[in-house]
Amino acid sequence: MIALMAHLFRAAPFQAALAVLLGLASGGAAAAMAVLISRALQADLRSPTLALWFFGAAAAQMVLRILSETRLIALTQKVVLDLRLSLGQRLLATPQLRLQQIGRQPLLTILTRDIDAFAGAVQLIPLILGNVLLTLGCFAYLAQQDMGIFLWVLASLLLGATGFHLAERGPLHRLARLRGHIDDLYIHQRALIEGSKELQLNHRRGVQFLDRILGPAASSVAREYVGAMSSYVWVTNIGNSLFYLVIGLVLFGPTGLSGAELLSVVLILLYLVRPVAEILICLPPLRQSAIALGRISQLADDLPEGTQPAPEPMQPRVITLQGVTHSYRSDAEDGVFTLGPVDLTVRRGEILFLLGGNGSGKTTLAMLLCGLYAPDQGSILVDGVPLADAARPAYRQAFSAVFSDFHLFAHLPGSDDPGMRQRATDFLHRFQMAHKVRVENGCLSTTDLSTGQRKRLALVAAYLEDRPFYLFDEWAADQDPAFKAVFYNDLLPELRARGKGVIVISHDDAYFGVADRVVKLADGQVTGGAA
Ligand SMILES: Nc1ncnc2c1ncn2[C@@H]1O[C@H](COP(=O)(O)OP(=O)(O)OP(=O)(O)O)[C@@H](O)[C@H]1O
Repeated sequence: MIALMAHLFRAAPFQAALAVLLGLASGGAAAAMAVLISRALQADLRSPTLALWFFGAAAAQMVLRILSETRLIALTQKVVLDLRLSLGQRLLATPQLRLQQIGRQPLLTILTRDIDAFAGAVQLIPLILGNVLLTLGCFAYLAQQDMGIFLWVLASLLLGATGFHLAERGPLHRLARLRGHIDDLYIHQRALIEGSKELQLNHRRGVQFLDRILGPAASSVAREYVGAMSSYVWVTNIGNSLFYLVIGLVLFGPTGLSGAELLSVVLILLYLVRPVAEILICLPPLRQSAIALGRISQLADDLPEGTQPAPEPMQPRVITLQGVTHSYRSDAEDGVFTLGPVDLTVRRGEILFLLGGNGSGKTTLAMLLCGLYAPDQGSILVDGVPLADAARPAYRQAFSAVFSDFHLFAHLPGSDDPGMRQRATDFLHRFQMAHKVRVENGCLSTTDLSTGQRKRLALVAAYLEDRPFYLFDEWAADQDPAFKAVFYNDLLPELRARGKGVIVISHDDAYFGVADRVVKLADGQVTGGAA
């Protein structure tokens, strides 16, 4: 809980302090009510003034608790909003290779499940603080009533807290393991959704997937959850029972208290049962949220600071790769793939085709060319000047690309520009998509289309970006023959005529003649045409 509160105080110190103070004050009002009830039970003290104080304390407790909880809801959502945006900025600034290493699903799990777990548990803070103060208030009153009983109760409570701390070690480890299993489970659940076509076509495979992959992962999650939560059920219920044990000992033990004094003390102890139970019930979600916060912080530490100001786009004319190499360091693969060393020049106003068999390194070279990967060795010269690492984000702005694993955003680039809608509509007509899609408020009216149609829309978005260099990674592979011809014979030459540098990864040998230069790759080595 301390880690959660520290996070809140760092993010919004004033609002966090206010919410905490209101939570504490509501606990104080609840403690005052306990004292007033106890006094009222001593008949000679009952009076209209006491009644007024009691109703006043009840109203104050309610108002303070509402204020504290509503403030904390708003504060939590502000903190979560800032967290989501700052992680978003960091992700945008993170090198592609690092993102690939972390993996899409673990990233998604942190951004969704962990952030929600954190937000959910933070809401419990005023409840816990209020109950802690209520407990302390009641204890003070108890000490004033009978110091011996107070010391007795305090000793039992310390004993219970120590026992709880020791007994909690097991479930805490299980909760940490549970979070690890959740990563695996989500990966398999995603495969189930994304591979549903394949699994439905092959029923046996679908059943095997459930039995051998998803089932064991889900069982591990269930096992750890049951183990952890059952332990907490034991621990919290034993903690609660300890209270009744203390009450029993006070009631039936040789305390020497009069009937009225005994009633007042037992009443205070009974009054404490609810807050203590509430504190204990809040512990599992608090522990889970501390694990979630650990994951979030670890990710934030792992990723670079996001850059706020947009980098000023470069406008290079000639890009030269000098002795550039790139190797993938992957445990999953048997042999490490190395591209290069590659020497290659790309100029504006020319069409360059990158050819090569599957796995020869075309996409890797394209990623290096457009600055999404940094070279391991060698350098990239921009108009003859070596590209520094710090300038890579600005360098990337010189490229517009449609990758083979492209993502089609419904939101079009340049939507702030008043002329954009007309330009986008013109492109939709040119790419024969106007009968299917409209542009509304800077967005495409739909993206639920065929693969080839979606690729045409990705091309529209690339055209709208209007960058000096264009990269198309097997763009034409899903197009019908008529539109393939439009792409190679009309669109590419038109880009060249507009002074754009065009890099095309292609297997369409019928159109190799369109290229000004053809660069061939085999096994990561340039085998021809790189001048
Ligand atoms: N993220 C990655 N991690 C590890 N190895 C990778 C990664 N991406 C590609 N590789 C390896 O690098 C090699 C070249 O891959 P690349 O995608 O550049 O080939 P390609 O020529 O574009 O192939 P294709 O025509 O099939 O698209 C392959 O052997 C592949 O296994």
